Amino acid sequence: MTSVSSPPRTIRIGSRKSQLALVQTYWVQEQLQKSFPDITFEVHTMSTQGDKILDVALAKIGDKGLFTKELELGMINKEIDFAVHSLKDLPTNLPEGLTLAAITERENPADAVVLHEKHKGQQIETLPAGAVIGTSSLRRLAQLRHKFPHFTFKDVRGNLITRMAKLDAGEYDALILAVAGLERLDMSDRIHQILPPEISLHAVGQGALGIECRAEDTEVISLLKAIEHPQTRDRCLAERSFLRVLEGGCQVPIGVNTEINGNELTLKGLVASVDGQKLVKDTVTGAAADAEKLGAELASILRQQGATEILEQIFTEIQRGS
Ligand SMILES: NCc1[nH]cc(CCC(=O)O)c1CC(=O)O
Repeated sequence: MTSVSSPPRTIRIGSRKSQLALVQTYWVQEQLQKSFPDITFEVHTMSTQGDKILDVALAKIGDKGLFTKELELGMINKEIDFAVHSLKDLPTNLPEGLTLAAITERENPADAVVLHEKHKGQQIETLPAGAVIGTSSLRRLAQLRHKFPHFTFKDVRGNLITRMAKLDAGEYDALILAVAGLERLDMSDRIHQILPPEISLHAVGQGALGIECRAEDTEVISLLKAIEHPQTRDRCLAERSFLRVLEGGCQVPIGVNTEINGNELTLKGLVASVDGQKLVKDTVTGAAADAEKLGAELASILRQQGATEILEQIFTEIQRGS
């Protein structure tokens, strides 16, 4: 007699190879292994385009899917079953056949200031005019230029460890990095200041992990639901809907902040010009269950306030290669 139950499945998890990506993926693997001890979860690493092109400013190459494409192909070709991403690196429109199956509990989503040791005890507000601030994000650049026009801003690429080494070598006076990445890599002792929403609204999805899999793989989807964090999901769905309707990738100056109180979700959003001169900002509140509707609503409010013109100007500049 043959057994009717199929043998326990081995699930293959895809991950980038950076230290941060691996910490995140091993965390997901561990959570799933605890919930499903009879299933085997294996980690498979892949290099993405974003890991290979390190000498060109992100804003110039455009980064839609830069850190996710190879993993997505791996899922479509069934080399891997799901992929763990920093949610902020995952484009708002996914390839046909793939789905965002789960969003895990968010770390602090804010941006952090990491100062060179010669500025110990200072804050971004007290750095001298001309101080060199390292960031590769147009969102951080625009907001900080708006508040601190007297600083010099310089692109910084490479993974977190490489960036820290460049700061320590004296190439920058300060770096602006995600709190979440520093915490996950055990470098929170390097954080001098956490930027409040009045100075920097964070990226869509920052601090959360997004897990993507094949849309028809109901078995994997139901496993992944076990590690979903509903409040983070609602907040991030509102943020992603806001970004999707504005049709910006991660490399346009769009920032957000969300809060949940009971069943109510508040979403703050901002669109700025790269030079920090123009900036529109507003807030919407509504039922958390209507997260995506709220995001779309805020996007149209900001469009009425001039976001469309700001975004069009950025796209023209990027096409011209300036
Ligand atoms: N684009 C790079 C990236 N993608 C995710 C993180 C940090 C972790 C997170 O936001 O979840 C970072 C580094 C940074 O912005 O400092």
